[in-house]
Amino acid sequence: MNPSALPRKQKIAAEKPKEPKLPNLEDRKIPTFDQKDVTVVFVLGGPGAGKGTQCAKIKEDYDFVHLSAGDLLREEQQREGSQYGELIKSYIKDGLIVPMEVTIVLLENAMKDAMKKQNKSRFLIDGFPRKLDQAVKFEEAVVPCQFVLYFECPEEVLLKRLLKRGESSGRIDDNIESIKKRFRVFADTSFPVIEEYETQGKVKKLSCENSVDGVYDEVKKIFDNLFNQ
Ligand SMILES: Nc1ncnc2c1ncn2[C@@H]1O[C@H](COP(=O)(O)OP(=O)(O)OP(=O)(O)O)[C@@H](O)[C@H]1O
Ligand SMILES: O=c1ccn([C@@H]2O[C@H](COP(=O)(O)O)[C@@H](O)[C@H]2O)c(=O)[nH]1
Ligand SMILES: [Mg+2]
Repeated sequence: MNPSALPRKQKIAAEKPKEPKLPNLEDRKIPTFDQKDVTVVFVLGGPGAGKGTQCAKIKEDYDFVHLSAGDLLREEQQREGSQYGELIKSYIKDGLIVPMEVTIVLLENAMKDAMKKQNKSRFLIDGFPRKLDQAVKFEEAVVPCQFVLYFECPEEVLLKRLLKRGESSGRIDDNIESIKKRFRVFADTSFPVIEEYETQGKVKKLSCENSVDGVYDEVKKIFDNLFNQ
C-alpha cells in the first residue's frame, strides 16, 4: 500500500516499525545455574578471528556444546513470527550489539535445551559477551564463566578472512562497510570486556594467525590441562 494514502497516524506506523518489548532481566539477581554443575567458557576475539572454527573442534574433543550468539541471533531473525526479526537484522547489518535481553534469553534457552535433551553441562559461548553490561548480567542471571578464551589477531588478517568468507557465507555483514563497523565496535565496546576479565585473571590468550590446526594445538594445551577428554 502507498503510505501517502494512509491517514497521518497510520503513515507514521508504516514508516517506523514498533520497537518490540524486550524480556525484563532487571530482577534476575540469582543465577539460573550453579557453577558447580555448569561450565561456561566465553570464546572471544575480533570478527573473523576463527572462534566458530575452533569451537567446532573443541566441542568434538572435550564434550562441549557450542553456542554462537551470532548464530542464535541469525536463527531468531529468520524464525517465522519472531517479534525481534527486524530489530536483529538492522543491528547485525550495522555491526551493532543487539540489546542484551534478547541475546541472554536465547543463550539461556539454548543451554536449558541442551541440558535437558542431551544431558550436557559444558558450554562454549562464542562471540558473547560483547559489552560489559552483558557480561555482568549474564553472570548475575545465568551463571558465572569459568574463563575466557581470547583469540588475538591483527585487523588486516581478519579483513582478508572475512572478505574471503563473504564470497560464500551469505552473511549480510560480510561486506566491507559492515566489516569496518564491526571492527570499530569490537575495539571500542567489546575489547573492554576482555580487559575486565584480564583484571580478574580469567583470560587465556592465544594468537590466531597460525593455521587452523596450528591454533588448535595451542587450544588443546589449555583444554587438556582443565578437562578430561
Ligand atoms: N587459523 C585460520 N587460518 C586461516 N583461516 C581461518 C583460520 N581460522 C578460521 N579461518 C577462516 O576465517 C573465516 C572466519 O572464521 P570463523 O567463521 O571461524 O570466525 P569467527 O571468529 O567465528 O567470525 P565471526 O566473528 O564473524 O563470527 C572462515 O572462513 C574460516 O574458514
Ligand atoms: O552477543 C552478541 C553476538 C552477536 N551480535 C550481533 O551479531 C553479529 C554477528 O556476530 P558474530 O559473532 O560475528 O557471528 C554482530 O556483529 C552483532 O551485530 C550481538 O549483537 N550480540
Ligand atoms: Mg562466528
